[in-house]
Amino acid sequence: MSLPKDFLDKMQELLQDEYDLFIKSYEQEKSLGLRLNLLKTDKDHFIKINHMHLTPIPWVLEGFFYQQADRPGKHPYHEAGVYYIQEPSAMSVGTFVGALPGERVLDLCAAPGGKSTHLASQLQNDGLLVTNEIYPQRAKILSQNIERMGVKNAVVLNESPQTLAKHFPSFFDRIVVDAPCSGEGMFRKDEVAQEEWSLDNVLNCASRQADILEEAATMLRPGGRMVYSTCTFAPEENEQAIASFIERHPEFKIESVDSYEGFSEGRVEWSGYEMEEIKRTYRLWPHRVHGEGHYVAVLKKMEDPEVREPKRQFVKPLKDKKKLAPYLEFAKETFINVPSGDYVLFGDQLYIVPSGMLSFDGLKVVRAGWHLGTMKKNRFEPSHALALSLNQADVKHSISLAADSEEIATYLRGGTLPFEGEKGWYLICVDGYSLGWAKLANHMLKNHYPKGLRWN
Ligand SMILES: C[S@@+](CC[C@H](N)C(=O)[O-])C[C@H]1O[C@@H](n2cnc3c(N)ncnc32)[C@H](O)[C@@H]1O
Repeated sequence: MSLPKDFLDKMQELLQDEYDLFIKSYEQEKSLGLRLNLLKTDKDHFIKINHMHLTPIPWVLEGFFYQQADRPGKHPYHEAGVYYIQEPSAMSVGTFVGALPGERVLDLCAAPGGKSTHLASQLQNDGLLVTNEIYPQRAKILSQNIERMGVKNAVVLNESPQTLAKHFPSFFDRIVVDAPCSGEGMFRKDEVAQEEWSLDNVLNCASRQADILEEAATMLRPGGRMVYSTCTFAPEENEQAIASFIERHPEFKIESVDSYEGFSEGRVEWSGYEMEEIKRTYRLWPHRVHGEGHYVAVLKKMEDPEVREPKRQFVKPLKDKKKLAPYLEFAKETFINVPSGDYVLFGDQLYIVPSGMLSFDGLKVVRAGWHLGTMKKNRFEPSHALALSLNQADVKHSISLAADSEEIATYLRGGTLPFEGEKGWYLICVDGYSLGWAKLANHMLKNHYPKGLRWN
């Protein structure tokens, strides 16, 4: 690996005695991690059925290191959203956010969805997760990951932070700013990050981060928590970004949060200010933890009795229940208990909107909440997202196949399966984890696993 010379010179100057240890970390294999999706599985149960070589990641209750040979991305459990493959250091961000069921949470720079799916797991489908990505193609990938993990209470948006700030003033209890950065901490994983790196780019990133933090600050309610993170070592994007933000915003303070073995304090001497509190931020160094480089700061906005709740326009749910008739018929035939909530139609796509969501007017919406399916002329076709979000106990008809069975491979390849039973929609599961739909007619289960996801 040939790292940029300016980068190496800068790191040597910053790290001095520690530099040799730091550089040696580039000769080591990168650590691999996965995080269980607590919307779909219980940790104890997964450990019992697990086939991989997993060891716990100390800073994430449901996080594990795995070994290359485990190949968790090539397993039916991955398709069923039982876990999310995520760089181990990056999982610390979710731990520091610590979202609680019922809260309103924003992930401002969210694609491909590592932090968002962690937050969704914490929220347990109770509360509102607004997850946003500025680039349309990346927003699509984010939305697919939200779908795969079976999240019901997430709205996926494709907006700039500026537009969101106008829409959601003082609205969120927690905000994550996992900022676009110069990616120095990812050089071991990602060659593009090395190629795109320059001293100028570090400064450009720092200026963009300052802009994003300003917008995020206006969206946090007084008393709320904001977590800022990067995967870079550059002080301009870390200690300096946070210290100058705190200087501009006396209504914020840096929170003290529990540390973990190997995490290092933020460096006051790199911050450009005499701000001791910078020590409460964290650096994860690749030579001190099993993970890539990361920086995390937890900020709290002070309570302010003067701030009045602004007038808000909430989503207007569908009033004309006659329009729902085909769905309600499907629901009666399929579910044991028909789910309740506020319905909205986007064209012919039916959703249940998470409660407390503000109006969608003026926003680019990729996913308006829990995607139920498509309203066809006289019938309803359930979505793949709906299948992934259900449990076997939610539906009248389901079939669970073993992960290593020929039938599950046939299903994932798009094949039909012979079956005897009542006609209708069947939830296909792998070892009890929902995976997709099939429709039974003439003793055959017709495959409804999405074409774009099928295995070759
Ligand atoms: C570090 S990545 C996010 C990773 C993500 N949080 C995860 O855990 O999977 C930063 C994201 O910010 C997006 N981004 C780039 N420019 C932006 C801007 N000006 N405002 C907001 N987001 C931006 C990038 O497209 C990228 O998806």
